[in-house]
Amino acid sequence: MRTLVTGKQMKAVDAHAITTIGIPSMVLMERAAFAVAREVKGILKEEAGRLAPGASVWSVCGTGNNGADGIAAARMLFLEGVSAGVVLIGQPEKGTEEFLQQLKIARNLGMEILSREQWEELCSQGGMRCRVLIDAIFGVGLSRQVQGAYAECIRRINGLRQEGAVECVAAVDIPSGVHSDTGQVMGEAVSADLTVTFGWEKRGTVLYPGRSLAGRVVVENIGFPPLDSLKPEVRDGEDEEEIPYACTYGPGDLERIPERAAYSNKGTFGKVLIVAGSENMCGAAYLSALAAYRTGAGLVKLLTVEENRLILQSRLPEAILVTYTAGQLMEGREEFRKLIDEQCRWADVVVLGPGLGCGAYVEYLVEDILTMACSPVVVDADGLNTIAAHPYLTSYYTENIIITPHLGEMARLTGQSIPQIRENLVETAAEYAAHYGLTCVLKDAATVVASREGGIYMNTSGTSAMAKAGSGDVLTGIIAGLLGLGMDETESARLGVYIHGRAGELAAEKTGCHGMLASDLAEAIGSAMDGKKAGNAAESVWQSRDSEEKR
Ligand SMILES: NC(=O)C1=CN([C@@H]2O[C@H](COP(=O)(O)OP(=O)(O)OC[C@H]3O[C@@H](n4cnc5c(N)ncnc54)[C@H](O)[C@@H]3O)[C@@H](O)[C@H]2O)[C@H](O)CC1
Ligand SMILES: [K+]
Repeated sequence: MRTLVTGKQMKAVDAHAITTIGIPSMVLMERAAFAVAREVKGILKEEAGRLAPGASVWSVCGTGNNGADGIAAARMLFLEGVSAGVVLIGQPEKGTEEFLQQLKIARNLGMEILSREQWEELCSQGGMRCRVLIDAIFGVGLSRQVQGAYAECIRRINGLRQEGAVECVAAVDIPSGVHSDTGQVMGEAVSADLTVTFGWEKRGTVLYPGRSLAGRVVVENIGFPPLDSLKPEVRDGEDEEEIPYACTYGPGDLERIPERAAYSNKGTFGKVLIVAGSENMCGAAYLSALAAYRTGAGLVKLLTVEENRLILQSRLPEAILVTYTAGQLMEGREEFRKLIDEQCRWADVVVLGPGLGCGAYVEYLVEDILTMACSPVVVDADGLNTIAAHPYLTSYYTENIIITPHLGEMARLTGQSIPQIRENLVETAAEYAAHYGLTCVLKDAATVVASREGGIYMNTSGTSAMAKAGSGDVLTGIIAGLLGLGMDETESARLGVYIHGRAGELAAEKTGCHGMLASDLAEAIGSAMDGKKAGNAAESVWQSRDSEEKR
């Protein structure tokens, strides 16, 4: 498990380390700068291991402590014989104490230091070429939209990178212009190849678009005290509310999956009832059921329309089938409630929604399941659309419900627009989960899981190959499978999302990024759950020098 922090949390750790613990600010900064210089040297190194001749580095620095880190890193490279210079953006005289100190050291050493105007001139004459550009304009101190000269400078950096005048952009802590909490671009943002971040990964480099802009992320422990020695961050407002540290999972977290005990039978691993499928959507029911079985569920029963009998029995004979007709449901409600009651009593886990469609009878089905299920219920797709269309159904929400909306479904549930939700992914999921006391899996390229007690998980596995019909149905099946193995709602949701992404990575290795189908994804679940056998593409992106898994 890796911890993810907000900008405010990181600044609180900085302040705590410096003022309460007494670690001098410049000591932390030297360690931060050393890590940046080390990574830059790694890029500059020829295969033979020597520094490339004429290797040049420009460090573009703001006047805060991020800029101070940038000056210090350039100085370390300069002292090792690299031709490294500094560009100053903003008014240096207004810089922080540390910035002024770092600038003085660079000046005393006779380093080349350009003002923004001088740099612009150099750029416009085409004289600005370098192997590595260090982006140290803003770090976690970015507090408003980037405008004017700062925005121009960021556009210039991106232009130089695009045209090949700069081979590699290395961001200090976070790409300048990326919001450290939401990953949103604050007007303009640097597009980096590498980000060297300090202490813990920032939420903004896990959430998109910040995640794409950060490139490879290296996490460096620069000597901060542990997070649990700090008071949690408190949200400003009338009701003071603690903001939890978020987390993400890696391969080590697969150990959370319960052992498959030798002395067991199919009942040991959960009976999953999948209420899914309609006349024109039978695939959703199939994929969910297949995924639940592939995750390890002992018994899967499909409750679906009679029209799907033949196809489901031939595609997945391992599943038990109970069918109904729309007419039976509309006309004989009491009779149908008995059937639902019986099925709910049988089930250890219920999945409600994939491919149910929006027929009039679906409202009754959703109401009956929500009122009668006595086990965890994973509500997805048309289950959620039905709840959005009939808001009284939210009154049946209970603490063992997991909802798995994508952005469109979440928009329908909350009445917010998709862009609003996308910009506030974590808050939207967290508020819904807290308000209704359930687990919310808000699906996006970086899925967020908000637990009813306030915990936040952000997913870092997965691939764009998964952006295809049926992927969501597989996820509901995985989560249901994990619930069947006995995991609680939070763990099933978090680990389910992680395994789903990992299965996508593995399946895409075989089929290629464009050709993968949701059924390929479901078939890869077994390997994805096996940490020892499966490789992990995501891990090569998050290369932690001192990760919490090792700590
Ligand atoms: N010892 C330490 O403190 C360490 C800090 N580290 C690095 O420091 C940054 C955080 O530094 P900080 O000075 O707090 O903020 P920034 O440098 O990120 O911000 C600079 C400055 O800019 C102003 N500002 C904010 N938004 C805008 C804007 N849109 N336009 C113009 N100006 C803006 C803001 O007021 C700030 O004053 C952290 O990321 C680390 O890189 C190291 O961790 C070492 C220890
Ligand atoms: K930066």
